[in-house]
Formats: sequence, C-alpha cells, structure tokens
Amino acid sequence: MNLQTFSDSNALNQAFAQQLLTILSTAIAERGQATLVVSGGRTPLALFSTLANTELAWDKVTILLADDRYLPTSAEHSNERLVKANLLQQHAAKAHFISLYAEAADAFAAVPQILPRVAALPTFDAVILGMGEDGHTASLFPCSQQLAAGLADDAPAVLATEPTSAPYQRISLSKARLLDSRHIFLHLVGENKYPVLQQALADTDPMEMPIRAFLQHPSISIDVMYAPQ
Ligand SMILES: O=C1O[C@H](COP(=O)(O)O)[C@@H](O)[C@H](O)[C@H]1O
Repeated sequence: MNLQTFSDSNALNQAFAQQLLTILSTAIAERGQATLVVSGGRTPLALFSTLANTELAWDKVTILLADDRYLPTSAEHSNERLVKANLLQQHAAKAHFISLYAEAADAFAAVPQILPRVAALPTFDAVILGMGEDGHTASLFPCSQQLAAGLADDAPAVLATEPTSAPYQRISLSKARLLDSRHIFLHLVGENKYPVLQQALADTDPMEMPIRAFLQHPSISIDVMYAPQ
C-alpha cells in the first residue's frame, strides 16, 4: 500500500487526474486502447469533472463502474447516471461506456446479461475504488450473504449483492476482476475516512472489512489517494 496524502480534495484531484492521464495515455500508446474502472458515491464527483475537462484520446478509452445500484439508469441514485452526468462530458464524452444495468426481474436475474460485457474486457489499466465507513468497497459489503463469493479468487467477473445495511440490490465487479488491473487506487476524501483506513490496516479479516482484500493483498500494491477535506 502506498499512501499519497494531500492538503485538500483540489490538490488531490489535480495530482490524481495527472496520474490517471499518464496511465491512460501510456496504455493508448502501447496497446491502442485503455480501460478505466471508476466508483460511484460522492467522493469521485470533482475528479470526474477534472477528467472530463482534460484532453485525451477519449474515443480510445473504455469506462465502466466498479459497482452500481440495481436501478434504472435514469434513477437519482444510479451510479451510471452520476458517471454520465459528471464524467462522460466535454472531452470525455467520446469515451465508450459499459453499463452494469440490464432489465430483468432483479439484480440476480440480470447478471447473465451483464457478465459477458465485463468478462470480455482485457486487463484494466486503472481501477479507482471507493470505501464506505463500514469498509465496503465496490458493492462488496461486509453484511451481505454474497461477500464470500465476491471475494473468492475464482469468482466470476460480476455478481449481484444485497446489502442489509444499504439500500438497493447491487451489481458489483468481483475482487478477482477488480484486481486484474495494472494500477489500483483507493480514493478517500474526508476526515471520517481516515480512521476507517487505519482500522482496515490494523487487522486482516476481509469478511469484516472487504477493503482489506485490496489494501493487504500479498502481491498487489494499491495507491491510496487521501485528502482530509
Ligand atoms: O455505495 C457506494 O459507496 C461507496 C463509497 O461512497 P462515498 O459516497 O463514500 O464516496 C462507493 O465507492 C460505491 O461505488 C458506491 O456504490
């Protein structure tokens, strides 16, 4: 784990956007395309607009979410709606977006339609994880019955989860699919997130705090981008 600390979210977002642009443009130069996985929630909103305003060969970039609430994509709490409104704008409007939504009876029934979209993608270039105050990341929640399946090394790329401590069924990328990335970041803004990070580093059980599976991975180092405000 490599901790990068910034005085505030503006400084963090400028530096983070620069690091992401270097990663994405290197991927485009070397492989002709780049894949970026982003998280939902409140934390990434300012980063999204910084990225959207930045010049890049966005038409060669594929963007998808680490997770989404199982809601129609126009719903207020849809992460897809948030990404479309804040990231897929200006320059970044040319990026190719892969949705984690498919119409079905529920999230579990939707997985067979969504899985091939994500399973078919090559190794990601960058994954930006978020973290809730309960230590969840993506939609791998400590309270959900599907957590062990989502953390399994041989898990399929996508699964449905049903948190008991948060609303909505979810579609989440599995730990295995998220770790299949050249760079992994954890994006944390707010003083409330620091004690959660310390708690996650103080013990090892990912069933208690799923973010530990990433922070304490034996062979993968993740960059934690933290600003207190
Ligand atoms: O439910 C979710 O929450 C986490 C953290 O959100 P934040 O508002 O505290 O930044 C997010 O990473 C995840 O994508 C989202 O579905």
